[in-house]
Formats: sequence, C-alpha cells, structure tokens
Amino acid sequence: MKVVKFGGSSVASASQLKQVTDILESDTDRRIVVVSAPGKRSDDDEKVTDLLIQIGESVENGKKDEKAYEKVLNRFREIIEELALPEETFTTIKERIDDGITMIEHKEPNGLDALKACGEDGTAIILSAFLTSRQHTASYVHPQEAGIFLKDEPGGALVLDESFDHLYELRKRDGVLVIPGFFGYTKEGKLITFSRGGSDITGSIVAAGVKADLYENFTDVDSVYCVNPSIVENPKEMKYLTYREMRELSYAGFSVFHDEALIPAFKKRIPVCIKNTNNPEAPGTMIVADRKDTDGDVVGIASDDGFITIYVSKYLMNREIGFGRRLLQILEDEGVSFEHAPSGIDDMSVILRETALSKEKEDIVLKRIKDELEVDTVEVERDMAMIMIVGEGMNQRVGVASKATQAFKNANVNLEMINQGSSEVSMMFGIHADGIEKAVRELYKVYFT
Ligand SMILES: Nc1ncnc2c1ncn2[C@@H]1O[C@H](COP(=O)(O)OP(=O)(O)O)[C@@H](O)[C@H]1O
Ligand SMILES: N[C@@H](CC(=O)OP(=O)(O)O)C(=O)O
Repeated sequence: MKVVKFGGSSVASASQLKQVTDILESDTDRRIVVVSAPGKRSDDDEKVTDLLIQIGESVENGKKDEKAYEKVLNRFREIIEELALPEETFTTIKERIDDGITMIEHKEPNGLDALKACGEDGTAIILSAFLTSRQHTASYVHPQEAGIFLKDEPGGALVLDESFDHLYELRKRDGVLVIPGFFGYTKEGKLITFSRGGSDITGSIVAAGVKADLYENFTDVDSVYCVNPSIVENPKEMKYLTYREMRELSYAGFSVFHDEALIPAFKKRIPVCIKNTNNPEAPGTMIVADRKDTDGDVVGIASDDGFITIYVSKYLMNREIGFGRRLLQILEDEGVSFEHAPSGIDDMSVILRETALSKEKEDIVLKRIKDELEVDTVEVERDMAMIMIVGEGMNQRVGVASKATQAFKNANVNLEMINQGSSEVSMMFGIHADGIEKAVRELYKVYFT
C-alpha cells in the first residue's frame, strides 16, 4: 500500500486534478491520498490558503474581505464546473467556508484554523467526488474520523502517538481514501492546523500510521535538487538522500518538503519519494535510511534569510557556571524560541528567526540580558542569512570546510559565524542576507562542478 500526497501546485486546477487521477489510476497500490489546498497556477497567482488567511484576518478586524472571499469561491466553482461535478459539491464547500467565518465572527477559539483548513477540505471533497464520477470506489475521510489527534503547541501542532493506531484501521477500508492534509483535532475536539506547508506532515503521519510501503510526495519538480533551483539554474538532481540529510536541508531552506514531515516516516522506516505530478515517469528523489552513493563531500546546500543574531560578551564567561542556561532562560520566559547558540570563551551568540522576536520583545529581552546577566556587550544584528551544507559522512572528510571558506572568499562575502552541527552531517555559515545568492552559487561551484 502506498500513501500519496499531492501538493498545492498539483491540485491547483481541474486539469491538474485530472492528472492526479491518472496517476492514481496508473498504480492500484496508491490507496490513500492526502491533498493540499489549490496552490498557484502561475507565478503571479494566489494560493487558496493565503486567501483564506486574508479573509480570516479581515473578519477578525471587523470587515470581511469580500474580494478574497469571491476569489476563493470562484477557484472552487471553476474546478467543480470543469470536472462536471454536481452543484452540491460546491454548496458543501461554501457552507464549510461560511461556518469558519461565522466561528471567527463569534470569536470562537480556533476559528481561523477552521477557515484555513477549508482549502484542503475542499480539494478532498472534490477529488473524492471526481474519482467516484470515474466509477472508482473512493471516499472522503475527515481527519477526525481517521483519528489524526494533535497537541496544540506554539509554532504548530504536534501529532499524538495514539493517532498511528487509529490510522492503521484505515487499511481495512475499501477503495481509494482521500484525506485533506494540513489539519487534525485536539482530544477536546478543536480543529488545529500544522504550520505552513503542513500537508506534507499529514502525509507522513498517515504513511507511518498505515505502515505504508512507500510515501510518495508529488510536487512540481522532477526531484530534490542539490540547491534551490531558483538560485542556481539546472542544479544537480539528487537520486537518494538519507532522512537525516533531508531533515537538515528542509529545515535550512529546501521548501520542497516540510522539515517536520520526515520524523513520522523515519520512525517507522517508511521510504519517501519526491516526484513530479507533471512528469510522473521521472524516478524522483528517494529518502531512505542509508545511502550507498557517498561520492562527493556534500549532497546539498540550503539557504534561508530572515534571521537575527543576539551577540553577548562578558569577560570570564567561561568560568561563570550557568551563564548559558540563564541567557536561554530569559528567552524561554519571554516565549521566544531560538535556532542555534554557538559560543566562544567570553562570548555567546543566539540565532533566532526574525518572526520569533518582535521589536517590543527585543527591547525586553535586551534589557533583561543587560540587567540580569551584567554582560559587557549585547548587540543585535538583523538581516542575517544562514547557509547550510549537508552530507552524510562529511565529518570524516578532510578539507570540506576549507572548500567552503574558499567559496565565501570567491563570492567576496564575509563570514559572520561558522557552526559545525552536532549531528555531524551539516555545517552552517552565518552571513549578511545580501550575500546569500552569490555565496550559494560559489558553494555550488566548489562542491558540484
Ligand atoms: N532544493 C530544492 N529542490 C527542489 N525544489 C526546491 C528546492 N528548494 C526549493 N524548492 C522549491 O520547492 C517547490 C516545491 O515545493 P512547494 O511549492 O511546497 O510544492 P507543493 O505545492 O507541491 O507543495 C519547487 O517548485 C521549488 O521551487
Ligand atoms: N495549504 C497549506 C498546506 C500545504 O502543505 O500546502 P502546499 O502543499 O501547497 O505546500 C499551505 O499553503 O501552507
């Protein structure tokens, strides 16, 4: 049995949904399908999830964005008409969207999540109806009925272990099962969504729950490339990656697969394959426990901007037991999550995502660091970017870091920070965001050409 996830680009239009159906029909092992909300049909198009968030926020602010509301309804109406589905398919989707809006108007908790979930819910209703119209045994399975139970955590929902046992029961059902991605329920019955891009996580949870032979993740590229294809033209394709490599790369900026989506599949040893909906014959990229082709130092280069560094120095910090803990405690008290914390003898930096530290929070945090830790210096640097090079066995090879530093030199980009990941499959470099593309291109040259 295979679990198949189709991303937003794969379900963006009626013609894409027909392509999805062809893919399902070409392999009867593809029994469980997880779908995203309709994504962009072209570069200047809008994702349904973005429109739903726009509507939700406008309702929260007291004036519903009618334009965005009409756009969402039109997206679904167009798809339904082109697939020649009955009118009630549209009515059901519209009712669910209107219910989400009413929840927000009544200030019910999780109203925004309920509205956000309508994108994937709508796609699942449409795809199951379309499969049925093509004489397949197919059913829509609501995440609550499937038993996808989640814990509400800041920064995104987390799956509860009992979900895997509930999901196993799906194996007993006949036909193709279509499950909307991106959301689940708390034990108290509240709908909650994962963080953005979270349908990949649903797919992985379902694949782990039903103990699938394979989790296929269909998107709009032939494979995972060793570097973001919008930075380097025609980069090298990756045939195999290990779970650890993919986790590091997706965490550090490979947006093709959600970084939290690997853990459920990894724990149950379910292989993952990233494939192209518009070129399903291409082999794609397999993510597995062990990779045999270990040629080359590095398998991928990921990059992301939007980071802040808090730099702290204090003479004899090395002798002050508990300094690091107290510094991080301040962040914990203020509800700020951090990404990395490299340290020296008398200094320590904490790297955070800009989204984690508002200007007001920054003032509070800096004041507390100064007052409570009596530091010599505390400085904040914004507009930082992180570049991560990843490769299993990289730590065993001589000269990997020197190639990287040569590349930064070639790009004329100053290195603000270097951190060898504790996982030993990655090395991270902090630079100013304006140097990101130059640096990535030079790194690509030294490792891949
Ligand atoms: N290293 C990479 N390899 C492949 N695609 C990448 C990489 N880094 C970023 N991407 C981007 O990820 C996109 C696919 O992810 P996403 O837009 O989330 O797809 P979907 O709509 O299928 O969920 C690609 O179109 C590509 O632009
Ligand atoms: N629709 C949600 C969840 C998702 O996974 O989407 P996509 O498959 O388009 O990345 C989002 O936009 O965040």
